[in-house]
Amino acid sequence: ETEQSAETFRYESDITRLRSLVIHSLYSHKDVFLRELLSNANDALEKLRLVSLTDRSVMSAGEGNVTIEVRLDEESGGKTGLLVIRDTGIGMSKEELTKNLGTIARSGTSEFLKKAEEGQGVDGNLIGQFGLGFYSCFLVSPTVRVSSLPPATSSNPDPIQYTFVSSSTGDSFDVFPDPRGNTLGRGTEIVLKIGEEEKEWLSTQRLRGLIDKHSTFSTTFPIYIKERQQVPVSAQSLPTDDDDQLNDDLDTDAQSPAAATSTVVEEKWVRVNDKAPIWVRDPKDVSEEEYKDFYKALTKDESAESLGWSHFKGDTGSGVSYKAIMYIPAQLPKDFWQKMTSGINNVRLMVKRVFITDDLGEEFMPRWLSFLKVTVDADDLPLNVSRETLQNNRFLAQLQRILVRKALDLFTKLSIDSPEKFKEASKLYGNALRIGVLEDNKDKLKLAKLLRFESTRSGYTSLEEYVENRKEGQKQIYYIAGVGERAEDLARSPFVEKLKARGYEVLLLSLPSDEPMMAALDKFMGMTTQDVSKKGLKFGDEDEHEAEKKELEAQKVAFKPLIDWLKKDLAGQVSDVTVTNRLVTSPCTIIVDSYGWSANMQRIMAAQTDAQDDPMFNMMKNLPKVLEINPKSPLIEGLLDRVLDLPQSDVTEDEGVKRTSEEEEELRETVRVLFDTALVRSGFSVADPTTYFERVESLLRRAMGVSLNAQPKIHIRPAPPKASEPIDEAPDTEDFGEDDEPEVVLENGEEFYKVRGDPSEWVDWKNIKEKLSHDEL
Ligand SMILES: Nc1ncnc2c1ncn2[C@@H]1O[C@H](COP(=O)(O)OP(=O)(O)OP(=O)(O)O)[C@@H](O)[C@H]1O
Repeated sequence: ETEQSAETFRYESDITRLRSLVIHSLYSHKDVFLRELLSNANDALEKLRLVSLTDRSVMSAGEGNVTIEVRLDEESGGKTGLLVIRDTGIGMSKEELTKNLGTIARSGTSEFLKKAEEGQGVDGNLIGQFGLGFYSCFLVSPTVRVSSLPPATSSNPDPIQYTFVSSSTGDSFDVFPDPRGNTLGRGTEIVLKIGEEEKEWLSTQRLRGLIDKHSTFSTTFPIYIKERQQVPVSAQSLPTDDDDQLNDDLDTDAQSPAAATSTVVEEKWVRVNDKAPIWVRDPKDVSEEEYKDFYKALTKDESAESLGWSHFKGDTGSGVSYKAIMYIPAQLPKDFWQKMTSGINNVRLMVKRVFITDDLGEEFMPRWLSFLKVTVDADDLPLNVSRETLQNNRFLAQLQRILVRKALDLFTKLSIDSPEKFKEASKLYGNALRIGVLEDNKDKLKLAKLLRFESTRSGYTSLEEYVENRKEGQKQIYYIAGVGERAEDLARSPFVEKLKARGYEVLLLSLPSDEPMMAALDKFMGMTTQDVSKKGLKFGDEDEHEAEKKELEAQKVAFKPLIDWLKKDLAGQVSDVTVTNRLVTSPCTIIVDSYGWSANMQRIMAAQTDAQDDPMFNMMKNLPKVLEINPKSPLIEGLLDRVLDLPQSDVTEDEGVKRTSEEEEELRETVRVLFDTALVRSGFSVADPTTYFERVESLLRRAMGVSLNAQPKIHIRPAPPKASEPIDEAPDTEDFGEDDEPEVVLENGEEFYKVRGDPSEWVDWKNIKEKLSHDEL
């Protein structure tokens, strides 16, 4: 079919690979070709509409539409034929035909192909996310012809119709001026050659069924299909043989009531996608299946599922009424949250069913809700709104508020109606919702109700449940945070031990956003949030326990000598030393001020690049810590005794130098180790690990009665002098000495390995094998 003037181009190698991948992996899903072609036609029509906004002359040639025509090959008795799909969209110039259909501009194609070819996930999912595009027509057709004509514009007033021809095999394609001339008026025509084994695609009924399934949402432009009907004829109304023009009266019945004596085959354009798109329909009339299909169409992924959806309509308050559908995806691409900053176009804005834009700007949806897939159709906006005019429009700001509110409602409803799905949503979006609490002050209480946590009482609890389970007098929501730590490890923290022992519930938080979120939340249902590793922890029943209070007061007095000694010794490292009753078995712990950073927060902040040079970071990191000692701990009692026993070695002024006794030096070392250990147990890091380990060694030496000054008897043998010989680059030969090589001997048909020369040490390999478990082997 090619012309003399045809130019032959080689496909980019990725295309040949993609094409054969598509053909091989979607063998049993051939019908996707129609959806892909319709989706391309829809895109072309939408692009044209956008161009026509700036270039008034462009849209003049009538409404945009898609037509589908089957041309049976009479010679084959109708078993083979052509399937012709046309759109009146933006079309392609010669260069665009060559570039768009012959190369892949998409990034990541090669990696995708490699993965897919290695057989990793050539499932609908991977392919669906990638998009099959145009090449899916080779699923049903051995050769494809594409003719296209862009609209006349001021920069291209006399466009020429070009044709692209390619077969499903082979690595080249031809492009040439269409020998028929400019027959299309505008747009693209795709002609698929359908063989006998694919003849189902020549059935208009089959095609209509498919379109019904996909196109109510994949395009809002009308799709017409040419139907052949037996109609009675009267002399006056012979059917016209007007192939290339649509019937003028598409919606009126073309049948003539005149008395008919014979029938004739009449071809007639029939609109197929006349059902309103699902978002403008009444939710009562939309089936669950339709919602699920719509989601697949939106994501262009056959296997895509959502956790829930909400279909609503309303008025923005500035007089714009709208209808919308919002989905919570059940899966996200792995790099979704990383890609978020580069903008995710998850909100499609339509006006009166016409697509306007899916790029409302990064700021439109708050980033913590950017995963929602939303379609909004506004009734009362002018069709020619552009993104710029929209941004100055009150409508968008109002719409944003509405979408956020609806999203919270949707999550709340999900938590009540489908707890299992909500659990999945919590896993996927828990971090996002926590960021919502941080960023959205207005909605933070509503959002907080949606959060789920692990705690010392339950593996999955909400704040409302927490409040319900509070103890008498308890006014604080206790939590401990440790990014990436397991809940059971957090539960063993010294900060948690007393609370747990007394039966209070502590939330065990492990997400990076948890701690800042709790701090931002501050209050929930009348209770304040309290980091148990910080100052300010109250059990709430202290007042009732006069005895406990009195005891603590007494302990403060009794331990004063130790406290004073510690304050002096640890000056610069802690701002205060206090007696605490928050501990059970731990001798001491280190807390930070309520406004300081917890150990967890310090780790989060330290992980940020450049944190070490940040003066704010260093200031927060070095905010004073408080050492809390447990008066009930035998170790602390022991320390107190030691301090009381210290000889009064304090200097006399004129000596000028402080002399410390041997005992005091030892005590000091012990306290340093205790302090560093407490730092680690409280989640901080030790400032100087080497010194820490030296101190531990001193302690161990003392415990074992080894002299502190004893040096290891090590003779350091220096390395030989610098080599002067050239290096021997001869290939390595495996040269086992005879002694190294295990010797195998056969005895009574059993294999024995001779391990060393001595036969008494021979090992019965088989016996050993039987004794060892599989794992050990
Ligand atoms: N009917 C058409 N009218 C105008 N241009 C088209 C048409 N069909 C395809 N194209 C052009 O060819 C390009 C390649 O199409 P293809 O279907 O392979 O990928 P895509 O549509 O960009 O991606 P995807 O199918 O994953 O959405 C399109 O981006 C578009 O520019």
